[in-house]
Amino acid sequence: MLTPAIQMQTALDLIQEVDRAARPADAIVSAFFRTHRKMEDADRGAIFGLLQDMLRHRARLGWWLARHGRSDTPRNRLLVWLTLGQGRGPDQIHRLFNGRKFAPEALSQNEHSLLIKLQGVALIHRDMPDEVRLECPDWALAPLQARFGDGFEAEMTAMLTPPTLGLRVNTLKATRKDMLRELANLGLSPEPSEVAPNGIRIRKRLSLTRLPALKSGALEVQDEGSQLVAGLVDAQPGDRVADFCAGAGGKTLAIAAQMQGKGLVVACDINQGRLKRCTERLRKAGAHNAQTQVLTSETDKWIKRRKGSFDRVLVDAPCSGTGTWRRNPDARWRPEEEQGLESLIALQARILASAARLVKPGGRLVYATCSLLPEENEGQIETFLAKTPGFKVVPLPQIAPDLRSCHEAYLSLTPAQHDTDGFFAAVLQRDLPEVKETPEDAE
Ligand SMILES: C[S@@+](CC[C@H](N)C(=O)[O-])C[C@H]1O[C@@H](n2cnc3c(N)ncnc32)[C@H](O)[C@@H]1O
Repeated sequence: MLTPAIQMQTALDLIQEVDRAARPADAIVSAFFRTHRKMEDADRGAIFGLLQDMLRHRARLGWWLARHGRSDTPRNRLLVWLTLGQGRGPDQIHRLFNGRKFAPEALSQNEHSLLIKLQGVALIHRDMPDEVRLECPDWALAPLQARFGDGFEAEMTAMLTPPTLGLRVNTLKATRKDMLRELANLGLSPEPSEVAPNGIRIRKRLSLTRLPALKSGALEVQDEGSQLVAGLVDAQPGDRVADFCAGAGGKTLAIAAQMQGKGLVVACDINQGRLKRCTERLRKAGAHNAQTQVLTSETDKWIKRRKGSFDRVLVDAPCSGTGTWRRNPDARWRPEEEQGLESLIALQARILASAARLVKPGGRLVYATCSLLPEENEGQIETFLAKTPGFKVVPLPQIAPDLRSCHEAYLSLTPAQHDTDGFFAAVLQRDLPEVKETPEDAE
């Protein structure tokens, strides 16, 4: 185990790396821990937890620094968090920031005076504007207030709590009962998911390297919301299924398992690297009924050649990711989320229109996002239905009568209501061709 001071410097190194990079924090964290292979689980957990806390409270910490005329640097933010978030006094912080080998540089006079000013102060201040107090980026404030109305504050607060770890049992390799027993034997207090039939929740913070079943492919990390979306595809053994925006295959794997290895699921994406990862995961999971297809764009010729040939098509569209802020607290502050909403909405519409061509008559199209914004969700479905004759909504209660949703016709999950990531899914069915009555039928 590292000394507390060395652990603090290591956390600061990671926080600085995340701050400098334009990439999502989870990619930087994985790369960081790969270069610190020998680090013990307890140190990893503490360092990762500190990073997540700092990302979750980023706007509030920045606000305090601006109020005291200090620059918004990772080191300054950390000092404010240790004081206001963890309630540590200047003496304790001096012992950590002691300037010894591998420990943080000793505190300057200026830093010391900041700690003194912040003593005994609460993290939330009445002068904080809503977007700072609730850690909501400016661009998302009005749309999310409109979406949630009176529930806005509760949703934003829920998004500031650490998520549980969601696991899905790969039924091609194991049963939930066995996995619950195995995880309990590891002392992890697993809970069966109440909503996802193959889901397990773990509330304890842990290093994933502790789970051998992840290595063997018997378990996959997957939020319950994602598991429900894959379940709504309702793929049957023997079906032909296209997972249009498959990425690294999170939902492809769940769908392939639902099909008990029979039939075909094609994982499509424009990102070759993600599909390569998908192939590796499919192999590990023992899913032999799946293949990948790289697309040049959402209108790739492959689609035209296979139009009307799939029983099920899932479009897990690229989106603002507003539903995943609890899990990825840095996502809300990434500039592309701010600038890209309009172009994302246009892309989603193009993907939906093109993927719909793959659905056979009588087959189903499932459109899903991890967004909480109506324009990416029900708005997108309304536009599609207005432009595309021959598709009808299959209302959620008809397919999953026991699922509690915030929308009467679609699946709509939110962190405050369901304790999952925010998810949306709509199920549409393509009409069967009308059978013309022959004179004999009429008789
Ligand atoms: C929400 S992610 C998919 C996550 C994945 N289904 C899972 O469960 O892990 C959206 C995916 O859409 C892909 N994508 C973006 N533009 C696309 C396009 N024009 N056609 C097809 N896929 C696209 C992205 O590469 C990304 O992998």
